[in-house]
Amino acid sequence: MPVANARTVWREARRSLAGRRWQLAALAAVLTAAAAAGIVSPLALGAVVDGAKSGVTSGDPAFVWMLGGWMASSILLGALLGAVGVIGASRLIELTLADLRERMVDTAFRLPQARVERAGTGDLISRAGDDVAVVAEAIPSVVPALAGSFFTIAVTIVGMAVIDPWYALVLLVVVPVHALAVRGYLRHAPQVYAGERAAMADRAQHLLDSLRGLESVRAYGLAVDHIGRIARVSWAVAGWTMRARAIQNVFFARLNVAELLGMGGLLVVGFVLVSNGSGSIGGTTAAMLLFLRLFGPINELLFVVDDLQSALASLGRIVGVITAEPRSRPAHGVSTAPPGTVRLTGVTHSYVEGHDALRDIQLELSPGETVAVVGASGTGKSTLAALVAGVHEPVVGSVQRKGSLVLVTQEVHVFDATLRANLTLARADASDTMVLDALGRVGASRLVSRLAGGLDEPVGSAGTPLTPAEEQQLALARVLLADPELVILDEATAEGGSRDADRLDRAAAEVGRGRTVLIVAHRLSQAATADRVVLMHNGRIQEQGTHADLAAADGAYARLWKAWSRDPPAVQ
Ligand SMILES: Nc1ncnc2c1ncn2[C@@H]1O[C@H](COP(=O)(O)OP(=O)(O)OP(=O)(O)O)[C@@H](O)[C@H]1O
Repeated sequence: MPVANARTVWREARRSLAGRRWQLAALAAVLTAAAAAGIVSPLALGAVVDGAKSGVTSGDPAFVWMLGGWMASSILLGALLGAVGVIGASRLIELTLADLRERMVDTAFRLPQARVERAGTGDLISRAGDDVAVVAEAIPSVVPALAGSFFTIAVTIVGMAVIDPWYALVLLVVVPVHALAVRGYLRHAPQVYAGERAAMADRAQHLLDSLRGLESVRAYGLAVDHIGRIARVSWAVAGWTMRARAIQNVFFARLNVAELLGMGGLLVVGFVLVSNGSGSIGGTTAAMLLFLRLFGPINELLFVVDDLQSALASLGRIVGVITAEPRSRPAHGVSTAPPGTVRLTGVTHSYVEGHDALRDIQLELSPGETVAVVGASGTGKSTLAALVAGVHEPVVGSVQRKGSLVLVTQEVHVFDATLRANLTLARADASDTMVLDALGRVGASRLVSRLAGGLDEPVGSAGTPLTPAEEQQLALARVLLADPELVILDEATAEGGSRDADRLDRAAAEVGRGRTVLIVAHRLSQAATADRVVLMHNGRIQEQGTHADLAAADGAYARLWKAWSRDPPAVQ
């Protein structure tokens, strides 16, 4: 899975920010005003010092009161505007991040399965989990620092230049020292943070592998080996983290040197200016106070460079998914064909090099046609279904589809939610009447009465368990609600068991009415009712035609059919 560079992250963030330009401009105005309010106090204190020296303050208490009033109101105003600015900036950044996250999930769902498998599902989980968490954690520290510091630094430099350009010059001399410290840090930190993130992803992948295969690990006594592997990858994470901390410590030491130089420089300049009479003690005091005031924002900014780097490394991984090439949409060639048309041309597919699961498949499905795919185990039926569904891209040839499609496999996922939510996920605006009608049409009316809460009953692993047949009915009812033009049923009714098999077959037939159906047939009775039968052998189409024609001919299908008719439960 790719990792986006800073330019791409910036481009995608700007895309997510598009349409919020006015909010950005208003935010900049508020933050500039907040920063400007902040320089009133140092300037007023400088005036107090000069006033005390010249005796104005003792002779005119109203002057001191007036300065005090200015200071108090500027502090209050600055705090208010600062709070508004930080809240506004946090909101804007959270919205941008939410948009990026949604786009990441959207792209992740459209990525070819093979690509996700190649990258390791741990990588994707780590990006959607660890990286999103890193960015979310960084926001509370990064946003106020970024929002406040930039404007405070800019306004303070202007304020210092107003007192005396020499003070501003000292600041400008210190800035390169800071800049060098930051540059040195940025040169090494991103790789270290990226390494840390990658090591975390590797650890997540190893943990996931071991947990998923827990039973095999136990059965084969592999626990020690797996614990060793996890310890190794965990130490790799620890190693990267220690490198990151070492880089930070060097960085902070350099920042301290920059502060020392700045403070010393201002004192020297102030001393010279006051000595030669071109500056006042009050002016030097104000300049020193302004500089001291800067420590907070500058350090805050530099401290969060750390969090910022870490967040940017994570953002690069999030945006990397967004910019990953999604599955190409097979539209060409059938764009003028009616919805429900499927065309496979010269399709060859292999999971492992040198071993073709499918070879040179030519197949066309017309709208409304039901095609049953039969054949021995491992002959490529599921691969054919997966290619038509777009789960995999063919290695050679093209798969073209027109219209919407739903794939139903044997593995039905029941979400931890109500029965209604498990059905309306196929169609968000479905009314209860539509949901009940769909359940009725797949023969699952009894399911609603069986569950105490009816449609409101929680199902899934934390709720009331459903039988395998009920899960299949749920999947078929979802198809009715989604109302696609093309349905692919990959052994979708295989779980039923003999008692439920007929009911599920009838439900599958009901779901297929008026749609194009590709069914990987588990029982030859399903093939017998299809419009066309495709018999697979060693990844190729061995025979195809209507059931009646194939059964009457003296071919492989006829032999299968005869064997099955003699002993119906024995399938293929
Ligand atoms: N994810 C995979 N990785 C590697 N090889 C695979 C994968 N899926 C299927 N195969 C191989 O591809 C070939 C075709 O498998 P496929 O599952 O399409 O056959 P099938 O006819 O549907 O079998 P069954 O009826 O047992 O489901 C088999 O040799 C199988 O081992």
